[in-house]
Amino acid sequence: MPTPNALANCSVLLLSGGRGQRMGGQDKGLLHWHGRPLIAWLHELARPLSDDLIISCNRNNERYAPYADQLVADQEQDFQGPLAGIRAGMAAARHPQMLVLPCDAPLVDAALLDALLSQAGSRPVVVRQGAYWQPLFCLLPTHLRDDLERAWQSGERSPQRWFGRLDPIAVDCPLDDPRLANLNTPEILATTAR
Ligand SMILES: Nc1nc2c(ncn2[C@@H]2O[C@H](COP(=O)(O)OP(=O)(O)OP(=O)(O)O)[C@@H](O)[C@H]2O)c(=O)[nH]1
Ligand SMILES: [Mg+2]
Repeated sequence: MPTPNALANCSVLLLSGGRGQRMGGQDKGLLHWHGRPLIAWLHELARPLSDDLIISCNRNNERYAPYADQLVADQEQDFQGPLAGIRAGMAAARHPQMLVLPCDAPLVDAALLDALLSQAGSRPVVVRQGAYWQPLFCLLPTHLRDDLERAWQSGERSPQRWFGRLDPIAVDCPLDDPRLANLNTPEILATTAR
């Protein structure tokens, strides 16, 4: 069951600031999947959870704006990776917890988000499949922004290495969990069912 009260305190960061190289350089969040831009599916999922829906994007701001309460851009403009978006989101988030999701995973469902949110506390909560962390599906306490800033300034660019030091709590999912499908290429985008 969704727990709206627990979620009222949560910011949401949708990561859509990548280069989209495997999509031929297209802005992945704006690509259509089953009739709507990918970002619209994530927006629909996340909208009921938060009054602070943040989108990390580095272009096409006017097209993302209708799906967000705030837009953030990476400080550097050379696509340093998703940790850059998490860093910008952490700096802007208005609540003590920030749920992070990538724009290209439209099959994530409310039950998975609930599983992350139900463990909210002082440590990161991160999806894990078998032995593999899925660092872009996570819940981060925003008090970690200073820790993240220090890590970033010392050259860290890997979300997994960053939170790996912070004793993350795992939300375990099966290796073949369809909810975690990442639509990274035109072929996968075209052939993935709803
Ligand atoms: N803010 C920000 N987000 C990024 C960056 N690189 C990747 N992301 C996001 O992180 C998530 C996972 O990245 P990928 O699936 O590799 O997406 P991508 O980098 O756009 O695609 P490729 O260029 O094909 O690797 C996606 O939601 C991206 O939008 C970046 O440099 N900045
Ligand atoms: Mg990438």
